[in-house]
Amino acid sequence: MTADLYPIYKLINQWYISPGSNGYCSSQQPGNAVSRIWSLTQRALRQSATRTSKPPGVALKFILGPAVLTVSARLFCHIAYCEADVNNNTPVEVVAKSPAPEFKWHILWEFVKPQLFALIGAVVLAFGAAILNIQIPLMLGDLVNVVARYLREHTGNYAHEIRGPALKLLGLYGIQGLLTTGYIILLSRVGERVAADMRKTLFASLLRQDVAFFDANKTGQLVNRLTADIQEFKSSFKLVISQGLRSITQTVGCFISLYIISPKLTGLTVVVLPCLVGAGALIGSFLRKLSRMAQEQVAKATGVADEALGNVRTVKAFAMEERELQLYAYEVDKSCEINENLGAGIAVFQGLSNIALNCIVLGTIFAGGTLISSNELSPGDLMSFLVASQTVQRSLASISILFGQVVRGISSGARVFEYLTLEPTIPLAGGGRIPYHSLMGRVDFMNISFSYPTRPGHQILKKLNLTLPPSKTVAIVGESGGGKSTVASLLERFYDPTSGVIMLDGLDIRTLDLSWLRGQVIGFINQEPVLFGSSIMENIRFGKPEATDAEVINAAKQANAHRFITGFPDGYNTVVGERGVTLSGGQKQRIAIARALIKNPSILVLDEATSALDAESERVVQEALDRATKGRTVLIIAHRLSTIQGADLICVMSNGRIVEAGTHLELLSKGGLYSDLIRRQRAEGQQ
Ligand SMILES: Nc1ncnc2c1ncn2[C@@H]1O[C@H](COP(=O)(O)OP(=O)(O)OP(=O)(O)O)[C@@H](O)[C@H]1O
Repeated sequence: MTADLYPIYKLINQWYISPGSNGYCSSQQPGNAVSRIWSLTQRALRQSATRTSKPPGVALKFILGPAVLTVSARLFCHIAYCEADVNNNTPVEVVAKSPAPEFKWHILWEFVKPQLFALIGAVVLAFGAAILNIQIPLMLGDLVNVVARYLREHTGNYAHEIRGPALKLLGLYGIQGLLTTGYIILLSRVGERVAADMRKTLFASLLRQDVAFFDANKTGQLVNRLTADIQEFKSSFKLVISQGLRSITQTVGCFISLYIISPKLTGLTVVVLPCLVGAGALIGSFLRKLSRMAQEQVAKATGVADEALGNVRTVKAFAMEERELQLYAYEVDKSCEINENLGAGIAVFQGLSNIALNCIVLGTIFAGGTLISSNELSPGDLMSFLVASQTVQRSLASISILFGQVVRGISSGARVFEYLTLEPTIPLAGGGRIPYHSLMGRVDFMNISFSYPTRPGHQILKKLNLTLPPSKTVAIVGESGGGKSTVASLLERFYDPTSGVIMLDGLDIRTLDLSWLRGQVIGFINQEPVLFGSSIMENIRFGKPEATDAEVINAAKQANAHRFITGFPDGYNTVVGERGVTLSGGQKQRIAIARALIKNPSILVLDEATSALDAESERVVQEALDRATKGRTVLIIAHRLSTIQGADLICVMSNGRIVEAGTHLELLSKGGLYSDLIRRQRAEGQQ
C-alpha cells in the first residue's frame, strides 16, 4: 500500500519542488524533500493503521500535513528566490535622467503583425495548459479519495481502483507537458523574431541619424538600447504572455474550484491569501530596490574596469595600474557590501514567508480536518483544496512579479521605440545627382552662419564666403578652434548651416542626394583616420564596396601604401586590429587615403591629414596626397606650412570669417594675419 502512495508524493514533489532548480532551492535536493515526506508518510500510515477507528481525515492529516508543509515551504522559497532572481538578472542602465519616452503600441503592433499566427498559437496553447493546470488538483483529489477509501475499508482491488484516476492524471500531465512545450517553442520564436526585427530596424534608424544626433547621445547609451533594452523588452513580452495568461487563468479557475470544493474554506483563504501576497509584494519591492542598487554598483565597477582596459596604453604610459586597481577594488567592495545586504534581505524574506505559509497550511489542514470530521469534506477534497490553493498562491505571486516586469518591459520598449521613429533632419537619400561627365566640382559657401546644435548660442561661422574653384586646391588656415574643420563638416553635410547656402556647381547641396554626395563626390581624410577591425583589403574597399581587387591595389599604389602592405606576411589580408591599432599612424593614414581615392572623388577634403605624423611619415603621406589631389577640387584644412605649399589659394580664417585670401607670397607680402601665423609657427619650431 505504501508503495502505491509513493508516486503521489513524487508527483507533488516534481510539480512543486523542481522549479527551484537554480539558486537557493537547488542547494536542497528535491530527493531530500521526497525522502523526508516519505518517511513522515510511512510513520503516519503506521500510526493510522493502529488507529483505524479514527476518521480517515485524521490519518490523511498526518499524511498530507507534513507533505504539504514541506512542499509549501519549498514553493514559497522558490517564489521568493525567483522574485529576487528576476530582479538580480535585470540589466540596469546607468544613464543620465531624461524625460521618459512614451510607449507606442502601434509600433509594437508593426513588429508583432508578421508573427501573429505563431503568437495566437502560443496564446491558445498557454491557455490550454493553464486550464489543464486547474484540473490537476481536482484529479489529485480523486486519486487521494481512492487511497483514503482503501485505508478506511481495506476492501476491493486497490491497484485496479487507483489505475483509472492515476492514468487520467498521467494523461493530463502528458498533455499539459506537450502544450507547455508547444507554447514555449512558439513564444520563443515570436520573441526572438520580434527582437531581431527590432534590433535591425533600430540599428538602421540609428545609422540614418545626423551627426548632430551622435553629438548629443553617448555611444554607450545607444548600444544599450540595441542590446539591454531590447533584451529586457523581449523577456517581458514573453513572460507577460506566458506567465501572465497562465497565472490569471489559473487564479480565476482555481478560485472557482476552491469555491466548489468548499465555500467555507475558500472564505478563510480569501481573507488570508491576499494579505500574505500583499506583504510578500511589499518586502519584494524593497528587495528589488536593493537589488537595483547592487546592479548599479556592479555597473559602476564594470565602468571603471572598462575604461582602464579600453585605455590600457594610457594607463601603462602613466604607470597608473596600481591606482586603477585601487579604484576598481573600491567599487567592487561597495558592490560586495550591497550584495551581502541583499542576501541577508532575501534570507529574512524567505524565513518569514516560510513561517507565514506554514501557518496558513496548518490552519487550512486544521479547518479542513474539522470539516472532514463533521463529514462536510472528503479527504480527496482537502487534498484538492490544498493543491488548488497552492496554485492560486503561486499564480498570485507570479502576477505580482509580473507587474514589475511589465513596467520594466514598457519602459525598455519605450526607449527602443523613441529612436525607431526618430527622423533625421538631413535625409540620407532623395534629391538630384549631377551626371559624372558634367560634374565640375566648384563649391561656393555663400553667407554661411553656423552654430552647433548642441551649443546653439555659440556662433562658429559668421556670414562666411568661400569659393573652391574646380580642380584647384584651396587651403584654410587660422587659429585653433576658429572653425576650419566646421567648414569641412558643412561641405560633407554633417550639419546644415543655420543660414546661407552651400552650392555645388551652382546647385544648393540640400537639393542633392546625400548618399551620392558623400559616397561618390567627396573624399574626406582627417587627422585621425579610423579603420575597422577587418583586413586591409576590406578597409580600402569600404570606400567602394563593389571595387575589384585590382582597383583596391591601384588605390593603395596611388596612396603610397602598396609597398608596406605587400611587406606584411598576409599582404592585403592582414587584419588591422581594433580601429587599426596594429598599424603605424602613417600606415593608417595611407590606407585612409586609398579608401578615399578608390571612389575617385571629384572633391577631396584633407583635414589636417598629416599633422599627427612624424617628419618621415609626413613626407611619404604628403607625396601620396600631392598625387591624389591632381585634377581634383581640394579643400585643405591646415596648420603646417608644408601642407599648404602646393595650394592655389590660401584663406585665413578669423572670428568665423575668411579675412585674407591669396597665394602664399601674396599673403606674406601683405604682412597681415597670415604673416603673423607663419612667424608664430616658425618661432614655435614648426615648419
Ligand atoms: N561637435 C561639436 N559640437 C559642438 N561644438 C563643436 C563641435 N565641434 C567643434 N565644436 C566647437 O566649434 C569650434 C570650432 O571648432 P573646429 O573644430 O571647427 O575648429 P578648428 O579651427 O578646426 O580647430 P583646430 O585647428 O584646433 O582643429 C570650437 O570652439 C569647438 O569647440
